[in-house]
Amino acid sequence: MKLILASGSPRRHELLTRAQLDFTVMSVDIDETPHIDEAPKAYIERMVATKADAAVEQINKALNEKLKNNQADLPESIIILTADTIGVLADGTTVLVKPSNREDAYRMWQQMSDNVHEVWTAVQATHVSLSSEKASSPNHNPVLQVVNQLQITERTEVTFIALTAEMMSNYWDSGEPADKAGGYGIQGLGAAWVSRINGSYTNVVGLPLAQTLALINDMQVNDIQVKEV
Ligand SMILES: Cc1cn([C@H]2C[C@H](O)[C@@H](COP(=O)(O)OP(=O)(O)OP(=O)(O)O)O2)c(=O)[nH]c1=O
Repeated sequence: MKLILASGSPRRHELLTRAQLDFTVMSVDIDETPHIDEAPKAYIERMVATKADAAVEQINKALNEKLKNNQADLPESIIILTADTIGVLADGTTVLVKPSNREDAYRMWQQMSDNVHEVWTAVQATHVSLSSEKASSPNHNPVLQVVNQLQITERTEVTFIALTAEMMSNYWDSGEPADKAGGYGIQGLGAAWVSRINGSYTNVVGLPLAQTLALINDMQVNDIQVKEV
């Protein structure tokens, strides 16, 4: 059994490494634009599912190449992990993704200043396995099929201090906010803006670690051993 983290986020790689699991990493590129009036739950569940579909498609392509070249070392079974993190304002409906530019970040931060918001991370575990019947067929396409998939969504409440224009300007100039949901990193300079959290810290950073390990266990795949530390 192979475990693949389908994420380009260095924070997620770092967090999963802490669980001492053997895994490989791949990146998937999908359109992350929310639909108009899309509710946070619908959006985040769509994102993790779309990332998983994109990962399965990429792995299938790579396996088809291997089959064409008669390479026999195909994994029989793979668990693919995908994740997505968003901010949700206190109104419960406004979704905060990565800021598209400085003005977009300011707009978000003004709503988060001296206020509580939530950070939601959804994680999907997708169990795919090699279909031997299809693998031996002449067109070799596709070779992987989804056996099982499970999703979780974890929510953490985050309270921000009151932000001044100077703080926002300095923070944007640091370069840290651009690739982060809600335009901040609690693990970096953004920590100075957080007066309180209620819930999982790793969830805010992008992967709720304890819950993700429980999700892998729930897939009931016996040969991925989540170590107890
Ligand atoms: C709120 C917050 C978010 N983030 C990050 C986690 C995610 O990487 C990012 C949200 O974007 P995502 O779309 O969830 O993830 P990503 O594009 O970085 O990676 P991929 O889709 O390939 O898995 O924001 C922090 O690093 N710290 C924080 O405090």
